[in-house]
Amino acid sequence: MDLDAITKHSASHAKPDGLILQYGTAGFRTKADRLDHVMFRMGLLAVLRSKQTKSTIGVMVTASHNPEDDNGVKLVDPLGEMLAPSWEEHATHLANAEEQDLARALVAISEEAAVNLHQDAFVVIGRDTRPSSEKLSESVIDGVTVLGGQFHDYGLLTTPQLHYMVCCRNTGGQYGEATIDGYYHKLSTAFVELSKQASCSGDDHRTLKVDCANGIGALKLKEMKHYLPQGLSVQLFNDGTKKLNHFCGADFVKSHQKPPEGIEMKANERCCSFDGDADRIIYYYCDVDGHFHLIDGDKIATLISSFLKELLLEIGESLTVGVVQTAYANGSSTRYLEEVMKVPVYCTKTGVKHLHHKAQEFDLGVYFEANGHGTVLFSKAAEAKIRQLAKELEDKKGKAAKMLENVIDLFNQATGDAISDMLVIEAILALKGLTIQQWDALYTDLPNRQLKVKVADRQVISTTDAERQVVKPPGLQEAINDLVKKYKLSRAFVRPSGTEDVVRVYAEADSQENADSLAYEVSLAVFQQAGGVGERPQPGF
Ligand SMILES: CC(=O)N[C@H]1[C@@H](OP(=O)(O)O)O[C@H](CO)[C@@H](O)[C@@H]1O
Ligand SMILES: [Mg+2]
Repeated sequence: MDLDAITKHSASHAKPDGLILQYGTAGFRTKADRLDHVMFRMGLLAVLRSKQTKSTIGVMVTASHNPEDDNGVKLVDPLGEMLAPSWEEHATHLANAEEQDLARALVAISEEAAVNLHQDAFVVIGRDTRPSSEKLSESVIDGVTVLGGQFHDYGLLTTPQLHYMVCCRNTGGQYGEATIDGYYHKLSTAFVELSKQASCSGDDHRTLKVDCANGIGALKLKEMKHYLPQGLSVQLFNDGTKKLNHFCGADFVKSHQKPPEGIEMKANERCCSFDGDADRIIYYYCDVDGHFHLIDGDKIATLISSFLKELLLEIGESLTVGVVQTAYANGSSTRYLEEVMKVPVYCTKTGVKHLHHKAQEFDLGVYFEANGHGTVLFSKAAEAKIRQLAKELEDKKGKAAKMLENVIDLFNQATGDAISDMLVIEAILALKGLTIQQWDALYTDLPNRQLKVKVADRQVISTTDAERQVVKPPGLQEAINDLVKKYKLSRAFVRPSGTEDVVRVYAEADSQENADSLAYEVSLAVFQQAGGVGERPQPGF
């Protein structure tokens, strides 16, 4: 390591004095103008991680659903998964080292992680469409090069596309070709093959309106349209001509429980929204009375797992299927999955890395956050078995096995992917001849409300039991328990956000009014007992 060169380069990416940032649920995220030093340093760290794992490492510059002025960065590990937790700590240390300590911090990390500094390093970089992203990704490249790493800059990519590239490169192309054309080709081939099995493909099933959040998803879906069969007509809205994530996108639709701006919705039309970096998807429609119906990640998980179970039943294989959710999953979905569909359901902490990890325990692990981030993981053994059966079996069984094989290829198993999930869902709806209304009717969501509370230091709240119980500050959980008791079918929990400087409050109950009122009361308890700042929470929404 040429520490002098690093220190010299770092001076042009100087860290603002005293600024402390944390590698959170999805990497670093804050206002774009405070991130230059973090980008440079994540370039350095990616080189160390690449040397240590002897693999290609990814760096994605994005702040997903956050406002346009924010930005962020996260590292992608060798198989396309999120960075290992011990390296998240290294990332936090490195990002927060004062200028004069940077070289020392780098040496400490490479010693602690036993990095062979003579090993070659290769880093791939992607970025979203934010105005700040290009400059910030140049700072990442600066960090990579000063530590002697090689790199490939993919430029504009969705987050899941970057995860895909990393996975392809580290599996010697086995997962797919590490190019944008390779990605479109793999997904569209699987989609076409899967859709061929659909007997009914009436027009009503085949038009989909997509709100692209004015983000990278618009660009990439536009490119991909040329690869898709004519049978599926995808109409793009919020296609990047207006402000990113502004009154649109999956996060807006899910948290406000209303349609995005900039999309023309007629009664019963099937619509969906991507988020700003296209790793989440939410479906919805308005009925003839003008009522809005949200089909979130929980219902997506339900549709997908019931389809997978049917195919497994058809081929007569007893592979294990598990569904992984977080505490934000609607209570009705968990009940439906466990009691009606008889699939085991597990709850993990918020953040894809936790769900992904748990889902790896099953032959087929379905994981979705309620906000629409998720995918299905197939174990190596299950994948091999399915591919073998697809060759051997005939007739109905053979058809089911081939469909499962196509499903394996259609899912982005590196991470949740709005484009890939959209194609899976469209294929399933067509294959099963289901309308969006029939899908929606599988179960009825319990009314719920999510709120944010500002506190001086959100880390004063710590939780346990997959974030469903507060441990600290003392007394807060008891207060929540007392409030929950006042309502029917009720549940509430609070946790510090990993991406925003807020405490999140979630409540559900038998009516919207009760869910709203429980959420408000719990917010007030948080404000009073966990050091609330600014305006007190107010009732009414
Ligand atoms: C309630 C909620 O939706 N939380 C989101 C949000 O995390 P927080 O830690 O809650 O800020 O952003 C994460 C990254 O995109 C996503 O994984 C997660 O589900
Ligand atoms: Mg996202």
